[in-house]
Amino acid sequence: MPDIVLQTRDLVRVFGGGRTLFMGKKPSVYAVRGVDIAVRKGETLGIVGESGCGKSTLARMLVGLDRPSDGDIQLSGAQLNDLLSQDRHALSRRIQYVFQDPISSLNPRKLIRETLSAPLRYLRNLSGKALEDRLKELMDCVNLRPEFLDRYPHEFSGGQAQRIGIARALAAEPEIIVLDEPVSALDVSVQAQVLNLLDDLKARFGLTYIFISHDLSVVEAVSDRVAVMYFGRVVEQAAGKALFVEPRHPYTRLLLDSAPVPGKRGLQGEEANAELPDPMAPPPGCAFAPRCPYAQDDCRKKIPDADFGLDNHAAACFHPLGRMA
Ligand SMILES: Nc1ncnc2c1ncn2[C@@H]1O[C@H](COP(=O)(O)OP(=O)(O)OP(=O)(O)O)[C@@H](O)[C@H]1O
Repeated sequence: MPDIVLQTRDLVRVFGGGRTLFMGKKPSVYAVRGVDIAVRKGETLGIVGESGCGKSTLARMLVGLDRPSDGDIQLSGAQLNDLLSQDRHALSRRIQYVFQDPISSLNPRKLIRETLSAPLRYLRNLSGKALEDRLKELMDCVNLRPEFLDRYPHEFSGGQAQRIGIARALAAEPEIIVLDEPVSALDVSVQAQVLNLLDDLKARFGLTYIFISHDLSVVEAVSDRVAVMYFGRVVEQAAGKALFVEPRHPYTRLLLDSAPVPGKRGLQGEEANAELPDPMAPPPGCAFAPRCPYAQDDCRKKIPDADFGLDNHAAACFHPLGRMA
């Protein structure tokens, strides 16, 4: 499909494995286990799930910071692996990453000017006055004064540092930005400012976002489509608000029900402490079965799948909600 700018097929990432020096087996951790996602040009795909469900591992593979163990990633029809092996810069000009922790993602010894100049120099071949002009333009894009170019990261608040992180991503002039929990480390009032800024930039530069968060209310506010991840897999996907209005996967229902106050959606109380399965010994059936009030025998034996077409509302569940009656 022509408007698909990113697509993954059966993406898997296993950490560890292999043999120890004494021929013992090293344990394997299955972080991502067969993820298919597709992203249209200009949309925001929200990816939501609890800590440890594989969101960051997926995000890192999408931008080439980590290599899949299996499966593939295509960017506008080109294999990400091919782009990586030909020219890392070509990949960086297409897709960029914004990190969760804004201050620690910036080099503490470098002035902001140096941090932002590197992508302009190496990815966009700018130098001299053109580079200087672009630096000021980037600061203006993220609503920071140009004097801030000559400061160090520790002189910034979290919100300002995240604006710099966003400016660094914009410097490459990418088509796609992967935002990995971009506002989770910020105060609620600052979160709204950064989310508004991201929204403006998306419209202004025709960007495509993959927005990763554990916070359902943030994902609901920013996404055109949403994928819910659980234990390394996508378990539900839907366009618009469908997933929030009528969730089909019992896990999504649980996430929504654990939302006592606006802005605080997510697992709370007892559920927050309920354990994910052991990633070194995945259960044979549905990974959510041990926590699922509707689980039956088939759920403990086979892994449910779903047709996650672009605009389908689908859940990988043998007994999806809404069809129970
Ligand atoms: N380098 C690694 N080596 C071994 N295991 C890893 C590594 N990176 C991640 N994992 C494991 O993979 C699983 C998924 O981790 P990941 O960080 O992708 O989840 P997440 O949903 O982003 O969680 P969080 O929001 O807490 O970062 C976890 O069980 C984690 O312990």
